[in-house]
Amino acid sequence: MPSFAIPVPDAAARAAALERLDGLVKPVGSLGRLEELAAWLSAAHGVVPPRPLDDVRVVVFAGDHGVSAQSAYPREVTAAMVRVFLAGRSGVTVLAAQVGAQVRVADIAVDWDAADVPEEVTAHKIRRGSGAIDVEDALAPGEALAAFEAGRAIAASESTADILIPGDMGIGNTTVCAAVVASALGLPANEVVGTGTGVSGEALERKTAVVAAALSRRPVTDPFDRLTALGSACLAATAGFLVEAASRGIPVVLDGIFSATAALVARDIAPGAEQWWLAGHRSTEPAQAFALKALGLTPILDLGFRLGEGSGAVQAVPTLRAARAVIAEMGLLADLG
Ligand SMILES: Cc1cc2ncn([C@H]3O[C@H](COP(=O)(O)O)[C@@H](O)[C@H]3O)c2cc1C
Ligand SMILES: O=C(O)c1cccnc1
Repeated sequence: MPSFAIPVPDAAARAAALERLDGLVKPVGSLGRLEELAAWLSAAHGVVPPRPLDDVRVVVFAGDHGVSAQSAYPREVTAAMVRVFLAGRSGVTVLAAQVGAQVRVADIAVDWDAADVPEEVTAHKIRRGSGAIDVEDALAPGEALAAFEAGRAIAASESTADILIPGDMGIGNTTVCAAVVASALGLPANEVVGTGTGVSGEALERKTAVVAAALSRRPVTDPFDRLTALGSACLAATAGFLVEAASRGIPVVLDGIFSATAALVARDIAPGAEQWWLAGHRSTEPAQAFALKALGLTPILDLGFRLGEGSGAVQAVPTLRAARAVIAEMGLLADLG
């Protein structure tokens, strides 16, 4: 397994931020979580106040999953949505436009004929779709590492961003995430499986049975083997993206179940990387809650989002900018005289 040197956020900048926050014209601690976020950003940027968060970029990792039958929507939606992202009409692109964030789509494993899709979208393609994890491995030997490296290269090419956000598009991906989180944390299928795009009743029971079958199919030996057995190419690429961002000290805002699952695997590959990540929002998926708890991350927002794409993380950006404004612009009690 490759190893990574993960830098540590600046403790002196954090201490200076906390001291300044206590001296602002307000009762100590009265801006709650915003104060914590201001200190976190100061430590991440190594300076008080932290830099303005002008350059926010979302990368949507798109790919198909062999368990797409466990979704409430057909597999073809993945490819169709890539076109919607490019047209700027998806949930995440509309929300991103509101906060001035850029959105880029990376086709890692979409199962389609991508002939008329721009080269920058398909440049990191690993394969088409992935194995049905209840009966076979998701990936062939070597593909998890290749996809991980593709994700690292994508983060490297976005390294001037102030904040990076991983997004996802892939019908069936909540089934894969449930399996990966259950495997990583030793949880039973019925505790991690959620409704995804909206399955209920017998369909939810089938989805749970698929995850249980995937978990008992064969043991996994390490995080890359977990991606190979139970994951997908875009999950591996997202994990690589997160590790590379952390190794460059670029703050990341995680989104819903997909990015939290990738983060759990990325942390197991590169311990300490989680210090560079914030949880943008709480999704309704139980696997996301388990993954964030294991990572020690508390969601910034709780708006009942269950979309993915990076949408919840994008929606947290105004809150981060507010945290930065407070520490940069509020007056000091000491100046009141
Ligand atoms: C139109 C549409 C747009 C989406 N955008 C994100 N997802 C989200 O839903 C999917 C995961 O849920 P499941 O595991 O139940 O398929 C992923 O594609 C995820 O990105 C969407 C799903 C649909 C249908
Ligand atoms: O919360 C999420 O991230 C989510 C939930 C359902 C489907 N896709 C994503």
